[in-house]
Amino acid sequence: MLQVNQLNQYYGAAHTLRGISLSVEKGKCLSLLGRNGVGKTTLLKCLMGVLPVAAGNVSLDGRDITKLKPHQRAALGIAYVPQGREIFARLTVEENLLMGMATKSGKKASVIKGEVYELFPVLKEMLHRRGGDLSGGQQQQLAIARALLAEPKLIILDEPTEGIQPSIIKDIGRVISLLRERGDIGILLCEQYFDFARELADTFVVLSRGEVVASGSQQEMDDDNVKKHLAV
Ligand SMILES: Nc1ncnc2c1ncn2[C@@H]1O[C@H](COP(=O)(O)OP(=O)(O)OP(=O)(O)O)[C@@H](O)[C@H]1O
Repeated sequence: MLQVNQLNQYYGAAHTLRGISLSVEKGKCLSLLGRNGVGKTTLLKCLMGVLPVAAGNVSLDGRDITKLKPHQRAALGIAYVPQGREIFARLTVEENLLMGMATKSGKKASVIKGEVYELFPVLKEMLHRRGGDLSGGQQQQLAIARALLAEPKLIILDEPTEGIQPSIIKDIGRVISLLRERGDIGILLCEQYFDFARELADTFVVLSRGEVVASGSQQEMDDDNVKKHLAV
């Protein structure tokens, strides 16, 4: 579904991404691992079209999207949950969710809403609370829920466990597992939390200094080698 081929990106003279290739399949989770500053967020921004690429290409379901703008990629079915969540703090939970459904209407909207409330029951209880008053973990759930309401083909999650309490990390892991089991969505999970990323991965890619230093199926993962690339 998502193919990335020989992607290169620069911040000024700094060569931040060096020949990155990877693919995410429908119904599968790719875990993208690497310590702070190796270029994970930069790569995700390039995939979403927030940053331009210097060379290489990105395609979705065989269509070259390298030059498309973020809103065009969103319309084609890519949803991005950025690091730090970026929910609307002054809007209620319900209003935040409505933002995710801007393109849906009527019956369809209520069906999708029902599915998302099933995945995140806590949000249903907090519909009228302001986003900014939720805990960090609840905000992360809200950001993922909002992304899912757009019914994406591919969801990109940038470090969803960062700064989140263990019980909510478990809830988020359960949701990602359920999405995998559903089989109709590709998941690109960017993480530094090894156990979480390993458990959910069908495939993995490890970045170090802007380059892919290890990749393969979950069964092929050499835990010690990957952890070495995550240790500070
Ligand atoms: N806007 C920018 N201008 C210049 N350099 C940047 C910019 N954003 C990031 N960088 C640099 O690019 C490199 C990769 O950063 P990036 O944020 O992609 O890393 P990361 O792996 O996502 O780390 P983190 O988990 O801390 O976000 C880092 O050296 C960072 O300092």
